[in-house]
Amino acid sequence: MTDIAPEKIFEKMRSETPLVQCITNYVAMNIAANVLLSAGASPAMIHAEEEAGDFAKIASALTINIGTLSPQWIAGMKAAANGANEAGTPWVMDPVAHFATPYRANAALEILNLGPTILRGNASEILAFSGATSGGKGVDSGDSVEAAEATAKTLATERSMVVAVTGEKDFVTDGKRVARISGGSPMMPQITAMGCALTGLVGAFSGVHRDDPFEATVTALALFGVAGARAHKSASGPGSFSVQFLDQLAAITPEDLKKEAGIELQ
Ligand SMILES: Nc1ncnc2c1ncn2[C@@H]1O[C@H](COP(=O)(O)OP(=O)(O)O)[C@@H](O)[C@H]1O
Ligand SMILES: Cc1ncsc1CCOP(=O)(O)O
Ligand SMILES: [Mg+2]
Repeated sequence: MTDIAPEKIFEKMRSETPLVQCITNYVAMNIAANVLLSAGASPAMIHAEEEAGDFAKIASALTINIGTLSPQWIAGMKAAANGANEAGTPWVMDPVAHFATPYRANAALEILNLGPTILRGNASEILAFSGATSGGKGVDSGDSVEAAEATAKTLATERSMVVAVTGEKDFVTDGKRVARISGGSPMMPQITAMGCALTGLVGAFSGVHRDDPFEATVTALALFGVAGARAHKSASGPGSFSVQFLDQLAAITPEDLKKEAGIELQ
């Protein structure tokens, strides 16, 4: 791939309003749903084991975020992933703080072994999959994106999935192609669940651009970057940033994305 047309993928996402099943944590549910609605997708927070697999079969995409775990949640996540795999629904995994406890690490590995289409995490989360000690502090990253790039490439190649490492400048790979996405704001890590909401948005794009989850992921990250950079200009702190960010997500047009996206392909 020498080029990418994020504006076309964005236009398609807005016109199709994909139904995105989000299994996410208690902290993220509201912001993730609002991010999806502002961007033009249709979120549904469906996680009970009894229905998660059936819903994954009718959804455009599924996202699984392990932020607030308990045995019931894990059962729902596995049922959803199995349903998605059966129906060919793309799904995104967000391994929140999986390195922090053995319980969490084991659950993350079991879900990873079900074969997500895309893995999206912060640098410490991706790095920790190599077995290296990460500098992460709970859900917050303590490592640079660069430090996790090699692990991302290995994971992408060995598991045939797209891996996105987010931070100051995001990194995306499918093992062959590489993209770096700039934009955003240093205020973003000061607002809880921004990464979780981004995982939902990656789901939305992967649901409408099924032939190329790498391009879908790059487009989602680029849109987040543009909305973050725009919100930064008018925000006076994390509180007003959150509000501005949603407004910007809704205001950005495909043409704006084409002009302002900070995508470098390699
Ligand atoms: N220092 C930064 N400057 C600009 N954007 C950032 C910065 N840190 C994080 N982001 C952006 O915030 C979003 C969430 O990423 P991240 O903070 O890595 O995830 P998480 O919330 O899961 O830890 C991404 O869009 C990322 O590009
Ligand atoms: C604070 C917190 N605790 C458990 S999940 C969660 C939200 C994490 O959000 P993000 O990974 O987007 O920073
Ligand atoms: Mg996170």
